[in-house]
Formats: sequence, structure tokens, C-alpha cells
Amino acid sequence: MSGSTVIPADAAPAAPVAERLRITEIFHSIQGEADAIGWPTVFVRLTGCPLRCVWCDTEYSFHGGQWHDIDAILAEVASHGARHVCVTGGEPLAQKRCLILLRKLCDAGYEVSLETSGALDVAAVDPRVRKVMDLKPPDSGESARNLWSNLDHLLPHDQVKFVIASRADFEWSRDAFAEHRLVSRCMVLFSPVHGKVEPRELAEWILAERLPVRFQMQLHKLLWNDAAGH
Ligand SMILES: C[S@@+](CC[C@H](N)C(=O)[O-])C[C@H]1O[C@@H](n2cnc3c(N)ncnc32)[C@H](O)[C@@H]1O
Ligand SMILES: Nc1nc2[nH]cc(C(=O)O)c2c(=O)[nH]1
Ligand code: SF4
Ligand SMILES: [Mg+2]
Repeated sequence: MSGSTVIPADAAPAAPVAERLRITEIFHSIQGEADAIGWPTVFVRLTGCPLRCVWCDTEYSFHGGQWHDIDAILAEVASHGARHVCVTGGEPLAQKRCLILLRKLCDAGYEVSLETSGALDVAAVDPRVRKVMDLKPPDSGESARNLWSNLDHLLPHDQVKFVIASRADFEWSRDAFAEHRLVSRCMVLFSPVHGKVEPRELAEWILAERLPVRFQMQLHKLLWNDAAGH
């Protein structure tokens, strides 16, 4: 028997490895960002990210986490009784099986949003999912990772988000907005990097240039000062 593993005949079959994801946290909160802002939402935060935006507020999701079966994630999501689910990270699309989770959440009838960096291909994301896709301006340190071909996979219910740390980032975002004709693709959000740009200043820049973009601040940070668990 040496070298082989004995599995009792009555053991519950383990879920195939293909159906597991590494998860940092699942929690119930008020959606603090993007078009679904304000809705009670269950957040599923996947572990790991191949980017290192200098101002990232979620560095604790880069490492660690626990493996969960996708069906167990669905059960935990259901236990919170919310209609909205946000799949975020880290970078959720860095785990290929995230696509399965997204499809199953849509099949279960949730309003599903996906927060993604804009650096990974979004082509295979279920079209029922509302993608919230960042384009990283230069001060993030990760501009070179923007995958511009992703713009061709955006649907009218998706959103492009620029998280802006400086006047130079604002000008870069304004120019990208024009060059890629984002106005005709989907909603565009401009948001200040928490603590780097005065929100009022960014608001005034948007108004001065008459940009048809949606100003946004992270509501959860106003409500809870970014306390863990929200
Ligand atoms: C933590 S990321 C996770 C999803 C994905 N990796 C991404 O970058 O979109 C979720 C959102 O939080 C934003 N974010 C992260 N740190 C921030 C900060 N310090 N101020 C404002 N927004 C921030 C990101 O730009 C992104 O839109
Ligand atoms: N309440 C709340 N809303 C959020 N929207 C996006 C979040 C994130 O960290 O990705 C987030 C978060 O962490 N908390
Ligand atoms: S891509 Fe998202 S999770 Fe990764 S470092 Fe940037 S903001 Fe943080
Ligand atoms: Mg966050």
C-alpha cells in the first residue's frame, strides 16, 4: 500500500480542485463605489494581484487567503440575503476560475459587479456582469499594464474608473477619455486617491473642463474610515 492514498468508500467526494478559489474575505456592507454605490452588497474578495499600485488600499489581499469551493462561496453569499454581489480583490481575474464564480452568481439571480484593474483580459467575463474597470493613471506606477484592447469588450452597463492622485493624473485621464471616445462606450468615473488629491479640487477640475464624467468618492471610507470588515 505504500505510496497510495486510501479513500474510504463513504467519504464525501472532495470538490474538484478546478472549482476552488483563494479568498481573502467575504463580507456584507454598503457598496462604497461605482454605479451600485449605496446598495447593501456582499463582497467576495479574491486573494492575489499581479499589480502594485502605489496607493493600493487593499494590500492585505495580496497574500494569504483560504481556498474555498465555489459552491461554498455561493452558500455564504446567500446567507447574507443581499441582492447585489461585488467580486473584487486583489485582482479577481488573476484566478481563471473567477469566471465560473461570476457565471454561477449570475445564474443565481444576483446583480453582480466585478472590480478589475484593466490589466487582465475581460473578454470571457459573463455579459450579465457589470464590469467596473480601472484604467491606471501614471501616478499608480502601473500605467504600462493597461490592456487597452479591453475597451472593445465593454458593454453599456459597464464602467471605466480613473483613480486620480495628482493634476498630472487628471490630465492623463482627461486625454485618455477623449482619445478612446469613452463617452460613447459606457459610464466613466473619476475618483480621487484617498488622501492624495483634495476631492474638491478634482471636482473643480471636472467642472472647469466640462467633462461628462461622474465624480465619485469612496462612501465606505466616509462611513467607516476604512475599518477592516467594511
Ligand atoms: C482594491 S481594487 C480591487 C480590484 C482591482 N484590482 C482594481 O484595481 O480595480 C478596487 C478599487 O479600489 C480602488 N482603490 C484602491 N486603492 C485606492 C485608494 N487609495 N483611493 C481610492 N481608490 C482606491 C482601485 O482603484 C479600484 O478601483
Ligand atoms: N463598503 C465597501 N465598498 C466597497 N466597494 C469596493 C470595495 C473594495 O475594496 O473593493 C469596497 C469595500 O471594501 N467596502
Ligand atoms: S490592481 Fe487593484 S488590488 Fe492590485 S494593486 Fe492596484 S488597486 Fe490594488
Ligand atoms: Mg477597497
